[in-house]
Amino acid sequence: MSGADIREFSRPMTGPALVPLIDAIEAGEKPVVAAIEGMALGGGLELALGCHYRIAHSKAQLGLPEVTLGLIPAAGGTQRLPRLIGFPAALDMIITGRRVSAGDALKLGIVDQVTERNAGEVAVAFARSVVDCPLVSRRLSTWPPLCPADLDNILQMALARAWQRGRGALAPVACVQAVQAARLPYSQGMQQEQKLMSMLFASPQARALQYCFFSQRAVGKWSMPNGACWDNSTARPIRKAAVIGLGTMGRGIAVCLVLAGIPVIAMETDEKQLEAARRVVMALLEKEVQKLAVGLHLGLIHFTLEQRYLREVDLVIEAVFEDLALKKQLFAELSSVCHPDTLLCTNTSQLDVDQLATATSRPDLVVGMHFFAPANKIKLLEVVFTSRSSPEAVATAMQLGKWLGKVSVAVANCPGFVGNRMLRPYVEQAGFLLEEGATPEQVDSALEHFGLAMGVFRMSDLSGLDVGWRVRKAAGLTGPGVPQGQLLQTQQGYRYSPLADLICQKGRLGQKTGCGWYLYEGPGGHMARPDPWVHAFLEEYRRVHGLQPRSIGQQEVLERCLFALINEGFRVLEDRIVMDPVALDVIYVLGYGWPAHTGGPMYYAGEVGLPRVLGRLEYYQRVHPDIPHLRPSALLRQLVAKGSPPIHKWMWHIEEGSSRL
Ligand SMILES: CCCCCC/C=C/CC(=O)SCCNC(=O)CCNC(=O)[C@H](O)C(C)(C)COP(=O)(O)OP(=O)(O)OC[C@H]1O[C@@H](n2cnc3c(N)ncnc32)[C@H](O)[C@@H]1OP(=O)(O)O
Repeated sequence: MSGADIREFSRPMTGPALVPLIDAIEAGEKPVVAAIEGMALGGGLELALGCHYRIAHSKAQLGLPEVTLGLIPAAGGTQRLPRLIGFPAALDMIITGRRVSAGDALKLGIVDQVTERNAGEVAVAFARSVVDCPLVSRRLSTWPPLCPADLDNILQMALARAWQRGRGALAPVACVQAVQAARLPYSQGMQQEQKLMSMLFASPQARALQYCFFSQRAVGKWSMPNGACWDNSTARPIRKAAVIGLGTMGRGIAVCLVLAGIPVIAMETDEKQLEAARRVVMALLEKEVQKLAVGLHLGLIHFTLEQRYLREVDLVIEAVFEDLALKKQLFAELSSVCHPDTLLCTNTSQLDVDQLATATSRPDLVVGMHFFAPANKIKLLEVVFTSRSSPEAVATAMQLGKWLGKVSVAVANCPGFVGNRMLRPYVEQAGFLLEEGATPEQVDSALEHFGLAMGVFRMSDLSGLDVGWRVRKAAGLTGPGVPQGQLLQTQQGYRYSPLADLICQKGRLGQKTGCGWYLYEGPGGHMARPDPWVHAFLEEYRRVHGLQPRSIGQQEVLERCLFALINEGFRVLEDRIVMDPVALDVIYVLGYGWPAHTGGPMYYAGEVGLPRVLGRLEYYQRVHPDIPHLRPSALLRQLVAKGSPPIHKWMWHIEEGSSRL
């Protein structure tokens, strides 16, 4: 049972109340044995906890995921679980919402028996065997709480961790407060649990998180502007795949494929890189085997320098150096080496997938599969289709992403696809704010206080400032042939900030060089500290360019950065790069650290109010007429003019025929 029907949360609850039902089962004189066959989640597990015994199938999974929906377990889970397995283990399960396997549940003491047989049949036999046993000791709510001597410290640490990791989310904190009440007698603890649940149940954060839940499933029902979609396109079986280019991304992708049980040809052109990759990939797989406690056939992966092995694969994922000429050459080679039906996929994060398709004799079988670093951890996958990609190729890439445990989002080919396209105005505004008087830490602090996992400058230092520098050079925005350091640089007619280029020219590439926008303990360091050199550099830049620095508040940072990003999201919708705004929210929550408890950038825009987003963009555009990204999009204007319809109706208002594909 996967718990309550989340769709019911937005309408009056029907049916018997769960709490008195569970309490009645527990208080009954007849032994009740829970048989857990598949999932016991949320209310499902809470019901099982009210039973006197629990039998689980070996493949069952158990958990209290309410926190992921902005709630807390509200049918006694926060009171019974700590009594059964202790405060530390209960806090971990309830604050994270993670599922545990039947085996782990047995070790924790959540279940009494695990079986390979039908759990229902085993439970009936078990019930017969205990029919004369007294039930007094089986009623968890009557158990005294297992309070360790350092419980205060445990709870304080859990609360601190919930605040820090939650990044403004209320539910994790409420989870700790509810579990804390398990020190009280059951009835008093239940009052606290109900009070906290009532506070959360109708909260905007709970609505936003439940929107995220359904959005991440809705994107699986993908569609393309030409009418192809998830239920009229057939995916091909992938019996064997290849990953070409075993740098950081290629290694992560290879690990994903092996963990999904797909045989992999892992290919490099350089012997040393191949050996280094072999060591890293095998170590990652060994670690996953231990963590997942699953049998894994490490022989699924074959490392090679030879292209001849590519002939037998159904799909290739290229992850070589981010250079268009190099990728085009490789795709041309693959076109002749691989079987005519082999799908050719690229992991590029920015480059034009259409040009790669043109380099082959099979453009219909070329799609982008844009993984996010670390590829074996981040759940997001952008599947990029061109106007020539066949529905079958898109369906296959989307299905493969699901097999890899990813949330696949189908997006049309355009510069930066969706995530990086929306990121550009966001990063651009941050650079302008530095010119106007802010410091990197002031901008990052505002963004992280909003709930982003990492501010824009800490993120740039992490990924390496040379990544963006290479993209700007390729776009002709900077480089040897472009005049540097002019007053308020303009490039291609618009305001352009050369600050990032100047930082890179000083060899400050971020964590990898020990300094970038911040100072680190050394090359490869992670502890970002404000850097006096950067402050002096900014002051000198403003002086040379006659820029009068001003104090810039958090609100302006958020509006300039986030509303510019949201505005680009509306342009993405206008261009029909995606067919549903929820796709943008899924991409930003899963791939860019946008706080899920605000729903995602487009959902957040609706919560802030589209008229306010429009008004603020119009204001900033008046102040900065030389920044086109601040010019409100036509769709945003249209939606405001139509009275700000709800997000699921936005696409109704896009003029027909505006599709780019
Ligand atoms: C004031 C007091 C009020 C108290 C009442 C509140 C009580 C709360 C306690 C709870 O029980 S809260 C709910 C707890 N349960 C969950 O959070 C489980 C959510 N579901 C999942 O984690 C997964 O679906 C799964 C169960 C692990 C299965 O995953 P799988 O990948 O196999 O399938 P999905 O694609 O995720 O789902 C398939 C399909 O089913 C829909 N769905 C799944 N779970 C729910 C649910 N709990 N409520 C409504 N719908 C659910 C999902 O949306 C998919 O639908 P689609 O139309 O096919 O896309």
